[in-house]
Amino acid sequence: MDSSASASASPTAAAAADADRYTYSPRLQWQPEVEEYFAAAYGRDRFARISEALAHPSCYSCIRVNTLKSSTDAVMHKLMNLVDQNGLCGGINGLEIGQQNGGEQAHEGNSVVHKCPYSGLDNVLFVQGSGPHALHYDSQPDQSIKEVIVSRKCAESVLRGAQVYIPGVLACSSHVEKGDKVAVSVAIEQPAEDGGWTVGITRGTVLQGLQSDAHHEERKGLYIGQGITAMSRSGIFRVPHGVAVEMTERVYKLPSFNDVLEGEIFLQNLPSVVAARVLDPQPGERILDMCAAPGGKTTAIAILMKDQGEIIALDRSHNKVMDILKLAAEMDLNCIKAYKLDALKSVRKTNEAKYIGEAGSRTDAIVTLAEDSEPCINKVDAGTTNASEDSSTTSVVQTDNKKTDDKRYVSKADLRKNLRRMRNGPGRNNCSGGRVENSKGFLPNSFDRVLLDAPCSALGLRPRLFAGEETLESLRNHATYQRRMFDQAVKLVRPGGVIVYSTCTINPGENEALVRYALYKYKFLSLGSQHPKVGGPGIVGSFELSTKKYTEEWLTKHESQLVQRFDPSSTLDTIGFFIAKFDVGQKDD
Ligand SMILES: C[S@@+](CC[C@H](N)C(=O)[O-])C[C@H]1O[C@@H](n2cnc3c(N)ncnc32)[C@H](O)[C@@H]1O
Repeated sequence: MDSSASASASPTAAAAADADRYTYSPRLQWQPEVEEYFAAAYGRDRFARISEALAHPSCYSCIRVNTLKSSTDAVMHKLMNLVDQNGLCGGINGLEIGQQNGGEQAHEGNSVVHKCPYSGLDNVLFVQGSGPHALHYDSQPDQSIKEVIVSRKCAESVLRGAQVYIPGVLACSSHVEKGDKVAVSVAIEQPAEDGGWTVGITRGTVLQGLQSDAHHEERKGLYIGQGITAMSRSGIFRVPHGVAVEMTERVYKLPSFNDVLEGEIFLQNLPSVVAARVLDPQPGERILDMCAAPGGKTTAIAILMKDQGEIIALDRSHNKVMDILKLAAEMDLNCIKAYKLDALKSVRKTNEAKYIGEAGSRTDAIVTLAEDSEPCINKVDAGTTNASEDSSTTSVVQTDNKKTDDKRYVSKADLRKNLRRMRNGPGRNNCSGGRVENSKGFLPNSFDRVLLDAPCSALGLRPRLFAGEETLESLRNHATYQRRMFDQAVKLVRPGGVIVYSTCTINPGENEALVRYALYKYKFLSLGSQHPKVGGPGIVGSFELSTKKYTEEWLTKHESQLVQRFDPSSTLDTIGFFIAKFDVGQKDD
C-alpha cells in the first residue's frame, strides 16, 4: 500500500490509537453455498483473490475513442493537456486526477495517459489512477473525528471517483457544520437474526464517536476517504439532493470524466470494448444488440461499422432506450435504431411474419420493422441533424408506399397518422418528445450478427462491497433467463452469421454452462475463435451438488481456449467478464 499520499504526515494520538480502524480492507460477504460453489469452480485460493479484487476498483480508467469524430492520438494529447492544466486541482472541466499527489503524475503526462498495449484495440486509451492509499484521519486534539456513514451503493460510486451525494448519507456525527472535515465510512449489510441481511442503520442516526455507535465495530477497515461537508448535519438530512461531502482524500484516486470531450470519448470497461470487436461487425451489415442500454457496445459497434449499415438496439426499459438514443446522438451515429422491446419476445410470430413476405428476406424484415416501429434514428430532440431526419423520413416514406400498395395491412388511421407525421415532422410520439418506439419483433434469420450482452448477476462489477444477496437459486434463475434470450438470438441470426454472448459476472453457471447448453441444443452452432484475445481461458469440468441433485456442465479443454474470461484478480485489473463467440452453420429447421 502506498502511504506517500497520506492526508497528513503526523497522525494525531487519537488516530494513532485506533490506526487500523481507519483503513480500507473490506472483505466481501457471500452466501456460504455460493462461496462453496465458486470455490469448486476456481479453487479456494483463486476465488479468495477474485473476491478480494472485486472489493476494490480497477486502478485505471479505460477510454474508447470515437474514431469517426477524432483520432486516438488527438484525444490522447487533449487528455494529457487536461491533466497538465487541471490535474493538480482536480475537477476543473470535469477532469479530476490525483488530488493530493496528482502533481507528480501530471508532470509525467505520458505515464498517466497511455495507449492500450493490446493489438486490435488501437482506439483505446488508459488513464492511470492510484491506490490504495493509506490515509490519516486527523481530528483536533481531545476531539473525536467527525464522521459520515454512507450506503454501500454510495460508497461504491465514491470509490470510482464520485462525490458523496445527500441520498447516500445514512448517519453523521452531531454538530457537523458546513466546511467540517469528516471521515467517510460505509455501512455494509450484516447477517440478521432471521437469516437474512440488514444494514441496521436508520437514516439520520447521530454518531457520537463511541463504541456504542451504530455498526462501530463492523465499520472497522471500511473507511473510503475524507472530505469537507457541503452543508451542516441538519441540511444533509433535510435537503433532498445535492453534494453532501466533497471528497478531498480518497483511498483510490481515479480520474473522473464528467463532460470531458463529450461525443469524442466513451468511458468503457476494457472487456466491453473487446466484446464489440469480437462481434467483428462489417459496414453495411444488419446487427441486433438485444440488451443494449445504455448503448456502450451499440456505439462501439456503430463506429466499427463506420456508421454504415443498421444496428437494431433493444432494451425493455423506456428510459434506457432514451439513454441509447441520447448517446448515439451525442456521438453523431446515425445507423442505430433503438426500440423498447422485451428481448424474450424479439422473434416476431410467424403467422404475422408470413403476411409480410418471405421470412428471412432482409428487405422484408426491414419493412416489417418499419411497419411496427416508426423508425427513430438517433433523434433525441427535434433539432437533430438533417442527415438523421432524412434517413428517418425516407424510411417512413418507404413504409407508406408499401402500405399503400397493400391495403390489407394498414388502417386509415395509420395512414392519416403517417401523413401528418410527414407534414409536421415526427411529433410527440417519438423519441424527440420523450417517447420511444415499441417494436413487435423481427423476422427469423434477419440479422447478420447478434450481440447478447445479457442481463446477469453482475458479480464481476467492481468495486462490489457485498455479494450476499445471491443464492444458488437466484444464480440459476439468471441462467434460465439468459438461455431463453439466447434461444431468441439463435432464431434471429441468419445461417452463416455470428452470435456473441457476454456477461459481466464471474458465475460459470451464466457463462460456461450457457455455452454448454448452446452447443448441446443447437448442433449448427460452433465456438468461433476470438480477436482480439485479451482475457484468459474458460472453466473446464462440471459441478455437482449432491444434496440438491444439481449438476452443471462447463467446458472441455479445447472449448475453454475459445472463450474469453476476464479475471478481476489478474494483472489486467478489469471487471470480471465473459465472452463466447458462436459461428452459425446451416440451420436444420
Ligand atoms: C448488461 S446490461 C447491457 C449493457 C449494454 N450492452 C452496454 O454495453 O451498454 C443489460 C441490459 O439488459 C436490459 N434487459 C434486461 N432484461 C431485458 C429484456 N427482457 N429485454 C430487453 N432488455 C432487457 C436491461 O435493462 C439492461 O439495460
